[in-house]
Amino acid sequence: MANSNRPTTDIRHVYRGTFVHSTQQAPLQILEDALLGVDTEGKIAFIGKGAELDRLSKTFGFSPPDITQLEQHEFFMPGMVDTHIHASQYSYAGTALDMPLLQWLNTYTFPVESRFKDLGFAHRVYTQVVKRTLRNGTTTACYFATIHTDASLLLGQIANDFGQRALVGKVCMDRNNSVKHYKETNQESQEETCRFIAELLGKKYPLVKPVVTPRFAPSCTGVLLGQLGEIAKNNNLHIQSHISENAEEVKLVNELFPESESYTDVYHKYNLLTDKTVMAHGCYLSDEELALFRETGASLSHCPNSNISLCSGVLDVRNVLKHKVKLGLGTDVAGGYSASMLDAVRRALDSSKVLTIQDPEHETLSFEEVFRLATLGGSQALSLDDQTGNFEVGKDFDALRVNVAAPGGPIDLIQCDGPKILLEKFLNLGDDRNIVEVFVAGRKVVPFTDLHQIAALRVVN
Ligand SMILES: Nc1nc2[nH]cnc2c(=O)[nH]1
Ligand SMILES: [Zn+2]
Repeated sequence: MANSNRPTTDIRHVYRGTFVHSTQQAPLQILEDALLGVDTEGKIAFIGKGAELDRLSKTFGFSPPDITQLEQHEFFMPGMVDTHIHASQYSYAGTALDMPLLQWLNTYTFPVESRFKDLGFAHRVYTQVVKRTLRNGTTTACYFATIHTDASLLLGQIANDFGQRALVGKVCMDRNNSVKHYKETNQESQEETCRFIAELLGKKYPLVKPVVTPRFAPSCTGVLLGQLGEIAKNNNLHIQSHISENAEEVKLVNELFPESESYTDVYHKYNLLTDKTVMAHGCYLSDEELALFRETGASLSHCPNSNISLCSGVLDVRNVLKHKVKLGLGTDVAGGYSASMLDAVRRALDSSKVLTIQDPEHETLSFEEVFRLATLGGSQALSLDDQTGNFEVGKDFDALRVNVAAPGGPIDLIQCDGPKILLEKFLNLGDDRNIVEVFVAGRKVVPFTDLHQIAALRVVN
């Protein structure tokens, strides 16, 4: 288990205790009394057994008193990856869930998103959503902002200030017949996307990157989709959008793009399906469409709270996994009412059980499998698994220190349970009171420090 290569950088921290994570081979691997070292760049330098302390301390040059020992009922797990969240919809999360998708967009979403022209409003909402998600264990978030370039750049700045790993998308839409003031011309969308990318990359934030973001096919002309495919290709960028979320939407796409064989084919035609693409939902994808996802390396974000809240559909995750399509979980705030990835875990399990109720032959997802989706699966879906997702040597230390018995927390421990039961309890019953520390790239980002608060108060520009 220990890595015996000679270290290239100095060790900054060593932790000892229980570590739980997923690997390609196993949805849950439990390492009890393990030692994990983080180097000065925030990367995992070694992970070994407590019994190997002498050898590891000599090899990596740390002394035993420097070790941080976890308490009883504590463990480290990888930080969670929210593969799909609308930062701009956070202000009305928990409300407005009384309509299906297309009416919901026109009635609630577009009027709220159009307010992000106001940078003061954007600053308030974006600060709150970054803080809330970090506190709840989202170390990586793939964000939709709005069509406004400067507010989208501000979201990137705030994620950077608080130390969250993030993909940030300025939304593109040159078609909107319902809320006419909330759209761009084709030229604006293209030019502002290029400005957004250039300015965000120019900031050289170590953990924040731009993602090309056509809202979804009904909001974009074919011309714009083609231009965005080109921009992503020329700059080797991530791409995100929505696909096959709701039956009415699928029908609309067939009408708007009659030359395409399927919804997936629309995006494929415009070079928007790559191994750096993540598409939210996919409830109504055919097996042929899933095969195209697999072929292109594009991934899906499963957003079960949103799918239920907007009565959109139920994704058959087992079928997606059978097709070997990369898959992560998303909160899809505010179609999903909770910004917590723990909620996404629970709703994913519930949705899988609903499928089993409907068809007893359906193989229900286990909590271990859903744990993997929330961590390693998400990092793979975002093609960030070389950097985050589990505790492999060489990856960044993105981690949650969980205390299942946190004082004043939501969990009562009655008997002496092992780490697997503790993880299951945390996933089903836990909340931010159990997440006592959050690390991103080795840096402690929760609890917030004064530095974070000062950054948050920074005047825009
Ligand atoms: N859930 C959801 N689906 C969408 N499809 C297009 N835009 C949206 C959005 O904002 N939320
Ligand atoms: Zn969405």
